[in-house]
Amino acid sequence: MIRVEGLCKTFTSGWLRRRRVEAVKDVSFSIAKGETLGLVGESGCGKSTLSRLMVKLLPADQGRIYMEDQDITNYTMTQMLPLRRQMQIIFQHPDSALNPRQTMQQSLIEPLLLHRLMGKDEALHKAVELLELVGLGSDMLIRYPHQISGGQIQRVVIARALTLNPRFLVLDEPTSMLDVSVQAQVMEVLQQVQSQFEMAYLFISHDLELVAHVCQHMVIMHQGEIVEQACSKVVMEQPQHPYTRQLVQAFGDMR
Ligand SMILES: Nc1ncnc2c1ncn2[C@@H]1O[C@H](COP(=O)(O)OP(=O)(O)OP(=O)(O)O)[C@@H](O)[C@H]1O
Repeated sequence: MIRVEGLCKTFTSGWLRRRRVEAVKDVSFSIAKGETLGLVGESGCGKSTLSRLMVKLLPADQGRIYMEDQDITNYTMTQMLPLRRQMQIIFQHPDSALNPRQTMQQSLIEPLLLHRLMGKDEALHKAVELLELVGLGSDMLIRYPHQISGGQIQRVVIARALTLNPRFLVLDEPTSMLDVSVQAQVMEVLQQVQSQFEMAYLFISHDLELVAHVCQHMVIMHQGEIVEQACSKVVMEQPQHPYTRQLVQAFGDMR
């Protein structure tokens, strides 16, 4: 479904742009249809930069991005338009994900109207259908973000991402701001919609246990590089790289 080869991104800043941060260094992997790939690594290792490169919110310095075998690396904004709908990101902060001045109805139908995919009545119908899919009722439609819980907001955010029938979803710590029981419900919703629509997920998290539980494969990132990528079970049972061993050991100590 989506494949990256040799992706690199360096940020420069400061006096004469002399400060350089190699945020992503020569990263390659692929995610199949219906697969969830876990991306694990400490804060600042380059996870968000990598995901932004993949959906082309940031230009890569080097490397290639393929979406269903189409090389989209050098696509222009216009060429990206139809693909934008197919690649969505769900961020970790439910509170800032929705416009506080919009009701759930407005938030849900907006993408459909903006992309001129359907008229208002049909969009409203689709919004109710999607709310049902994520386990919420149509009573949500008239509420504003401050009138619903964090877990409910995250479900609306998922429903909103689904309005455009994406094929690839980046889940950037989607449950880290939620308490454990709500986290489990949101993960269940994500797994359910994935199996229904066969989407590919890139699941970004610090939580090795959660990643091992929900992802068939994982990649471990350290200082911009992928130091290990394998089946989650193999990573947990036979970590190869010293950094991965350290992570698995820390996870074992916490239990
Ligand atoms: N726009 C930017 N300009 C300069 N440096 C940046 C920029 N964006 C990210 N960086 C740097 O690139 C590195 C990787 O950042 P990134 O946000 O991708 O890490 P992360 O793994 O997602 O961290 P976290 O888990 O805390 O979100 C960091 O050193 C960060 O400071």
